[in-house]
Amino acid sequence: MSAREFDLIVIGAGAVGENVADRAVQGGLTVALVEAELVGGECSYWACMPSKALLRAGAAVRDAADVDGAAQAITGPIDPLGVLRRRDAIVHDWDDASQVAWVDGAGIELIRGHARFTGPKALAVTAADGTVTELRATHAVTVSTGSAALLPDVPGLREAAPWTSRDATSVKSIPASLAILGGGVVGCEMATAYASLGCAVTLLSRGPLLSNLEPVAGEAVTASLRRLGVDVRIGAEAAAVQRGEHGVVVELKDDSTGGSTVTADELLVAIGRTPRTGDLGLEAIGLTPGDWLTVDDTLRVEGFDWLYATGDVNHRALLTHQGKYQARAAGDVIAARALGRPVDDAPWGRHVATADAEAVPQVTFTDPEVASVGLTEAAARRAGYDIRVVDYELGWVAGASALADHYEGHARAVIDASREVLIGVTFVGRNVSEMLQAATIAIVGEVPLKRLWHAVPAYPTLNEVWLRLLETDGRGTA
Ligand SMILES: Cc1cc2nc3c(=O)[nH]c(=O)nc-3n(C[C@H](O)[C@H](O)[C@H](O)COP(=O)(O)OP(=O)(O)OC[C@H]3O[C@@H](n4cnc5c(N)ncnc54)[C@H](O)[C@@H]3O)c2cc1C
Ligand SMILES: NC(=O)c1ccc[n+]([C@@H]2O[C@H](COP(=O)([O-])OP(=O)(O)OC[C@H]3O[C@@H](n4cnc5c(N)ncnc54)[C@H](O)[C@@H]3O)[C@@H](O)[C@H]2O)c1
Repeated sequence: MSAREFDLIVIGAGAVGENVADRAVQGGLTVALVEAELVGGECSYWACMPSKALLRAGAAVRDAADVDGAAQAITGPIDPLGVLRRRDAIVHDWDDASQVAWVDGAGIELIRGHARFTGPKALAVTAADGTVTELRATHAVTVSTGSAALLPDVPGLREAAPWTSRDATSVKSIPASLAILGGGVVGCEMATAYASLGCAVTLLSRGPLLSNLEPVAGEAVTASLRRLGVDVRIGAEAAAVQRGEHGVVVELKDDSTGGSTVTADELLVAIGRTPRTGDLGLEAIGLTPGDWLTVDDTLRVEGFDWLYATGDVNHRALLTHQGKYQARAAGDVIAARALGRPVDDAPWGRHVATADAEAVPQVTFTDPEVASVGLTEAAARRAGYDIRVVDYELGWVAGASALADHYEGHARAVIDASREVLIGVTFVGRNVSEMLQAATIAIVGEVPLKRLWHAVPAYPTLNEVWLRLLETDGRGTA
């Protein structure tokens, strides 16, 4: 049987793969999009969307509880069944029909099945019924296969059938107790969600929580998780795991953390991600199965002129919005190269993902939220920048006192002193997520601080902290 030919084959129809395919079709190419599971990928069904659905009710209730008058309207606990019902609606009951309709409407050919390379630009796709379709790309192949939860090599862990983020986000009933291994973004968000839903949560973290962010973020989240009733144990490492009659027992390496074992109905492992490249036939094109795919700024895999990798699988920034940004550049540059059009690959050009290195925005939907973009103080110092760091308490601005009765929060700006521009901003506090785009624009636009003084924040909003940060930094007398 001869192979079906397309200009571009995209492996993986997550948010990222969908966008690569869409841009390439718009650029004039024929595109096949291969998907083994649900069109829409991790973000839509097992990650961003269901996790935010599980978090929202707790955030809404806490917002109301901090406003005298509104607080009195809260007359009972959160209803977990209602929360799960809303989560089910948000993930369309794990049915991808609406996304498939979008793919069809965009002029992309969807091929369902598991793709494996059989050679350069050649793939075999095995469908659920075992049927194999051979595909050949005339110009390029893009790998957008995402990432999966990483399991550490802890004795007994795999046999104990721990939860990964997929189980935590697709849960059908809230367990009475949950232990979480890992104090990163997934660990902290899920601890917040499950504690809000009435579950007794123990969060086991090797180091401080949210250690990739400004320390003030992890400190605030640790304190607030403890207020929510979460047993947060910093410096806790799992030595062994066992599932027994009373649930999962985690033996800790050191009992100085408050007890040598933790027992819970379920154990969620959230210690990072591994690339989904283990069963992709990478050996057929000279790459190593299980590796991340390292790319240049046009998202082309190092050492290839036809192979691209976008989204989690290239390990540049494991976030949906950043993967979709890469996808727009990749889809456009693949079409430009295929059709002999000019390539704009200078920094900040149309065909590169420059912001991956300079300005990655992220919101951690804990309570308080953490909204961050660019470099932390520590990262900027490591990178050798000459910096000034400016801090301000968010609770001191008028907008905060209008928003809540006891608002607590923090803002930090990292300034590149040689250029007098921002290179990092972090906000910690309720409702700070919507403030992040202004910071991203200031960094990407390299807006001079002296011009930022003219960006007047509306009164009384939380954004007034922008003015306070500038005042704290000082305007000078010149
Ligand atoms: C719990 C959790 C919460 C998160 N929350 C957020 C958030 O709030 N905001 C945010 O920006 N990011 C969040 N993320 C990260 C976000 O989910 C990922 O960055 C994003 O899903 C990556 O998209 P992707 O398209 O690269 O990969 P995926 O969404 O994983 O898509 C890859 C697709 O490829 C398919 N596939 C894999 N191998 C093959 C193959 N061989 N053949 C055919 N198909 C294949 C898979 O079935 C999948 O559909 C969260 C992650 C987790 C785990
Ligand atoms: N709101 C969001 O944007 C959001 C939400 C969830 C996930 N995500 C993305 O998903 C990715 C994965 O999240 P994550 O929380 O799994 O990873 P993470 O990298 O954020 O955190 C993992 C944590 O586990 C710790 N750890 C690593 N190995 C360990 C071990 N063997 N034992 C104990 N602890 C160990 C790390 O030190 C780290 O603190 C993140 O990179 C993030 O970008 C984003």
